[in-house]
Amino acid sequence: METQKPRVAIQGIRASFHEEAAFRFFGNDITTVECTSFKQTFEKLKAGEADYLVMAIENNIAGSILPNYNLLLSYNFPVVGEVYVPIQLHLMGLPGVAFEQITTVTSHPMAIRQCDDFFNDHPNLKVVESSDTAACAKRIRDEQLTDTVAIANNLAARIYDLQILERRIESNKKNFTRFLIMTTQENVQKTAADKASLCFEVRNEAGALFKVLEVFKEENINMSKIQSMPVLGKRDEYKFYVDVEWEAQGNYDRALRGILKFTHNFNILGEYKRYEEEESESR
Ligand SMILES: O=C(O)C(=O)Cc1ccccc1
Repeated sequence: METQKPRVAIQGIRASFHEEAAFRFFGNDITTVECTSFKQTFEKLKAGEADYLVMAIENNIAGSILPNYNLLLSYNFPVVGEVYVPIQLHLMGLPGVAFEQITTVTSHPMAIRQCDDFFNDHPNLKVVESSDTAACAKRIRDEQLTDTVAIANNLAARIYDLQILERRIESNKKNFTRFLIMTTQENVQKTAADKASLCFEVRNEAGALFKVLEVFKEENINMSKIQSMPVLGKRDEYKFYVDVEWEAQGNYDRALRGILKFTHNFNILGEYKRYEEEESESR
């Protein structure tokens, strides 16, 4: 029987945080398309081998993932949603391995950076960066490593048969990563949006960006994010990636018309529903 499950491309393998993000957005009934790079997720979408892709864009501790902004613009697939995932990190190894046996800790750089306190407490542990948290967990299982542990999530421990030696070793317990969901133009479904991701350039002169922000203010548009990126080959010129939120569609429509005259190379990367945090997470 033909499957109707959405095929979702992620950078990483099953049980990575990208898959967790995909589950949060689509539910658990998806087909995960494992990729070795962010670029490959876009290529899968382009080739029709995936229906959606999920891509981390920022973290409230590590900040923006800048190369992913370039991918957003160069492939031009519409953003159709966002999801925030709390990053809870556990130390895991082969069952039976004792903490004293461990010489090496392996994980994704973003996870490692979020465990500073743990590494300060254990300065003798060697740290090895890798492509994704789940792949680190899987490698320990596949190669039966008794001197190495991974930092990854609960699901990774479960599906790669590892034992958690220490729970929640992230330094900051309110650590979230924001992921964007993208699809092809044909897959976009018309839904009521209250958030948009925009990209534009302004003239390199006094007050140029201010004029845009003034329109947002006049139309009661909340700017939830602004990120500048250099325009390649043009010294001192920047493009701005901006996320905006609104309560009334009319405000957004008027704001778009209003800012057009102050911007160039204007792009709507996507209009979508902002992510609503589940009750239990906000406590
Ligand atoms: O390595 C993973 O599991 C990823 O999906 C990348 C990542 C790592 C840490 C926080 C958020 C995303």
